[in-house]
Amino acid sequence: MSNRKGGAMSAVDGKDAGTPEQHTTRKPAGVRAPGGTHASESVSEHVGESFDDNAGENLGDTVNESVGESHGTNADQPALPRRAASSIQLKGLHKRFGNEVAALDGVDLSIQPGEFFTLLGPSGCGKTTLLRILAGLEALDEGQVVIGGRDVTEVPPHQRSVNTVFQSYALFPHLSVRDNLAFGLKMRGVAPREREARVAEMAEFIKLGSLIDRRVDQLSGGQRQRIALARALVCEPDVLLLDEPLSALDAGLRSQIQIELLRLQKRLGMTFVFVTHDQQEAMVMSDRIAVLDSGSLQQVGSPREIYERPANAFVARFMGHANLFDVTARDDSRSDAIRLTTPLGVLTAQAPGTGSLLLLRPETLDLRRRPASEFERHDVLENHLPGRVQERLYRGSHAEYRVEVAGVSVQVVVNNRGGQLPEVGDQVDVVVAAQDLITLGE
Ligand SMILES: Nc1ncnc2c1ncn2[C@@H]1O[C@H](COP(=O)(O)OP(=O)(O)OP(=O)(O)O)[C@@H](O)[C@H]1O
Repeated sequence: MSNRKGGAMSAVDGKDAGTPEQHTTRKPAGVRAPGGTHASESVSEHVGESFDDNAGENLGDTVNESVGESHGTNADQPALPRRAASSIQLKGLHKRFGNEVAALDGVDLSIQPGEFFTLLGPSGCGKTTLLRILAGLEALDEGQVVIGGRDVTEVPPHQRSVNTVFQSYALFPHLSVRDNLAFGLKMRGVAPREREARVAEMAEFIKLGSLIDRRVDQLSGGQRQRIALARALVCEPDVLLLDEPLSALDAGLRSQIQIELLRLQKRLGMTFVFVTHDQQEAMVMSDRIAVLDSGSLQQVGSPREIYERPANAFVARFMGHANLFDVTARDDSRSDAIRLTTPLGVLTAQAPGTGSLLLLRPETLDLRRRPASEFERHDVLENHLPGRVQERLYRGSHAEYRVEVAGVSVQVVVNNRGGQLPEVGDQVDVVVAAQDLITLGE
């Protein structure tokens, strides 16, 4: 699989680098670009501290506080002029490899201009195939791809204004940073003087200006990742496709570069289509997420919609820990609440939906220790489920519990606020808030 992904190197380096027509229409310095961006302004001016070597120190900012509109605004960094971004429409995509199971089985998607849009799903669900179809690297059996209002279904990769950052980075290890960055521009016929200026600007932007003449195989993993990203951006595509671009990085560097990448995307206002199988990464980065399974879209929505209102059991389980129970009966006779009969007992819910599966996220549950004298007082309090702690995993900031309720195991996450935490063997009530109860389809 990785070979296949890495094997697309020539596409990103050469054919995928944009059209000859595009560079003849590039604005000379000083001309205002369509999106309001001044073409003479350097990218590094646009993105400010992004890719600062000390960026890790700023990670106390939550992403929600520090990036674009859908994630809130950052008061310290004024909004920058945006590029004209492209929308993407995918209609009825079908792709089958040989007689095997369909890699894509009727996918319809609409991606807004300037969105950070993530394709998320387990291994083999079709994420990379979808990305390769967008790049023009894979032919469709059926369907239509429209980018920036233009039907590109039959358009070859080098004539699409998209560029791809691959998992393997697909860099030339024996070439310098300068030559790696210049490659795509050269293939597009950009004149040497302009090429040099753009490469130097981009190297400064990624804070690797001092290493511009160093060979790529003499750089660290994080530096290579930045070069791969810079090489895709230097060609100024309308859409950037990113295929698990952070997966080779260790956890610390990965979360640092996640935030840098997100800040960069918000400042450029460019449409990013990002592939990952990491749920946390998808939730941190994305404006919207499409969850795929076996070539079919399961749900498209904001991270909160996907996590808190999953469309079905697959999405609920895939996005995080999920207690799922059958609802065997429901009573709508009370005007203020609905009563659901489940294997845990009867629970009162406010607006649970109409599905037949009850979802309880572990962190929405609470535990109350039940004094021995009260243990027989089952069901006295609404939505208090008596149980016994089977297992506790202490994790510092929180503890993860398994509690047996009516012979069924329930996962509960309790924040550690410094008070007493129930221990294995304790009698407890699992407390369920009526507004947190939702039901799903199978
Ligand atoms: N060139 C190919 N020839 C045959 N089958 C393929 C080819 N490319 C992909 N497939 C199959 O199509 C399905 C989707 O593959 P795809 O690479 O798109 O999945 P993915 O979600 O990106 O997986 P991963 O996260 O493991 O990269 C898989 O069953 C895969 O084996």
